[in-house]
Amino acid sequence: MRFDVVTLFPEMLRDAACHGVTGRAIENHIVDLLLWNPREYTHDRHRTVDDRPYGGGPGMVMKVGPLRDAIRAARIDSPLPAKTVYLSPQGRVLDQAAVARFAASPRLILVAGRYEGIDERLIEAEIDEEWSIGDYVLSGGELAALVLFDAVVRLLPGVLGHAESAAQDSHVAGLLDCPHYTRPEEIDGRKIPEILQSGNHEAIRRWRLKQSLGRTWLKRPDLLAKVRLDAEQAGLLGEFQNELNT
Ligand SMILES: CN(C)c1ccccc1CNc1ccc(C(N)=O)cn1
Repeated sequence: MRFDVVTLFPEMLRDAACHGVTGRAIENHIVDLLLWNPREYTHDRHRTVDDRPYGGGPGMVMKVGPLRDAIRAARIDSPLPAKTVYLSPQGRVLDQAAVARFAASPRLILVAGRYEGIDERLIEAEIDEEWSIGDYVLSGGELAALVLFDAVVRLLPGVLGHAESAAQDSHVAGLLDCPHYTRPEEIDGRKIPEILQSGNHEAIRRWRLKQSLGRTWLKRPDLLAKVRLDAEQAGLLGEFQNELNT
């Protein structure tokens, strides 16, 4: 899969993506990350990338020429069909389903805005989809682009090792994760749940599923409402709820 990111701060993307799971995916050529800086498409002495807003008011807007030329340079650089995505607070809020959909596309061109954003006519002419990583305002779209990049790359075949992808499969889609424990057995007098040392792997699987269901019910009932529970899951959630009232 190929990612092109149009950004005034390419090193932000490069330096963040090159670590861990995403860094390995790039090294193994499972994903390509190419960066396009509008500043390389300026023609004035000061390499201007911002411009004043019509209608006045505070702040600047990304200058049309360099941004448009960078987006077009990225697009023509590969024949791979691409979706062009603009990261902004005005976009549809990202969730795992949307991430999975993006992971199915051969190429994404991500446009990271700075200043107060980009000219609306460029959104109309050059952007296919506008997405947000959440209802909060950042100084630029780069962190949003990185969030999307990381979430998508993890889903690509071959990126997560066998153990990691098995771990991912063990989660019931849409539920919160169960608690995790490792050495030492006791921390400040706090011990680990005995079941985890029982060696009874079926009982451990059920315990973990019960914890995921219970925690989702307690912390994110909105997520639970979206999940169809099978008989076992419904039973385990019931047990969790009853134990709380004891
Ligand atoms: C400067 N701003 C506000 C801006 C305005 C318009 C576009 C991009 C930006 C860059 N900032 C962003 C980008 C994305 C998100 C998000 N929630 O995905 C939050 N902030």
